[in-house]
Amino acid sequence: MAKGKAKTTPAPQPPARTAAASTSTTTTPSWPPFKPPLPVADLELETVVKDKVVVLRSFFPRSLCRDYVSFLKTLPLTTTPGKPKRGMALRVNDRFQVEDPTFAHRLWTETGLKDALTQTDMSSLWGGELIGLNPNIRVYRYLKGHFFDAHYDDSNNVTVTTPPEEGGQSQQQQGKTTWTLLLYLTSSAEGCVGGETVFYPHDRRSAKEEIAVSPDTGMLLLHKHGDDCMLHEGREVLAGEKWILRTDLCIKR
Ligand SMILES: O=C(O)CCC(=O)C(=O)O
Ligand SMILES: [Fe+2]
Repeated sequence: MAKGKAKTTPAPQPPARTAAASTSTTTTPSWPPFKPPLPVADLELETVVKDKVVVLRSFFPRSLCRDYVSFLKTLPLTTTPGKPKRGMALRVNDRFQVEDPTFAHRLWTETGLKDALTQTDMSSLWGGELIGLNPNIRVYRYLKGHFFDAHYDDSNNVTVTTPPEEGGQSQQQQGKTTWTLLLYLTSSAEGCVGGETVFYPHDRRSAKEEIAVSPDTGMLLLHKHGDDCMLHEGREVLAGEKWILRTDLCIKR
């Protein structure tokens, strides 16, 4: 548990943490190209919760989200068993997970994300010097009735690999994840009802205090994790499908 969380955990069950990468696929997917060239809009950070949650709208255009969902459907997604391990959040969804440093690097450098997050000095916001994205890429599909129960996301130590320039060598840097990155690939525009990502600023599940972010096709959401992670959940999908891509921001360790 993160510092100071134990005393504020809601009864009867303490909010769980999420598992670090466990079952990763070894072959990397042939991710669709970023077409049209990205970014398609000025990537502006919109604050949802000061210093804790920001969103960037139209990170992916709708057409690209559609291409991605069509492609992701072909991946071997596995349904999470309903019964979590002790201390883990109950999560019911279909998921695919892969270690793919090349794709993580492309998402970081070929989408405008790196520029948007580093053009002004925001190192105090991110917790240090951003060096890239977690190579552990996760794809979640929530069907009707699927949800991700309230939990905190952990910070993890990872290696960030920069692919070789022509004839050169790849570069490896030791990093630490500090913010969760969620890219929503569907929303109500595609018939997804429910599935909001809900944050609870005071570490208790309270309808009065909740901050619910509705999926918005192509929107990127970033939230601080580790010791300062807010209790949050992926609310139940009531109709349609919620697709998200998950990775994390990494700072130099
Ligand atoms: O699906 C969501 O909205 C939340 C996902 C989440 O909390 C996670 O991946 O840790
Ligand atoms: Fe989470």
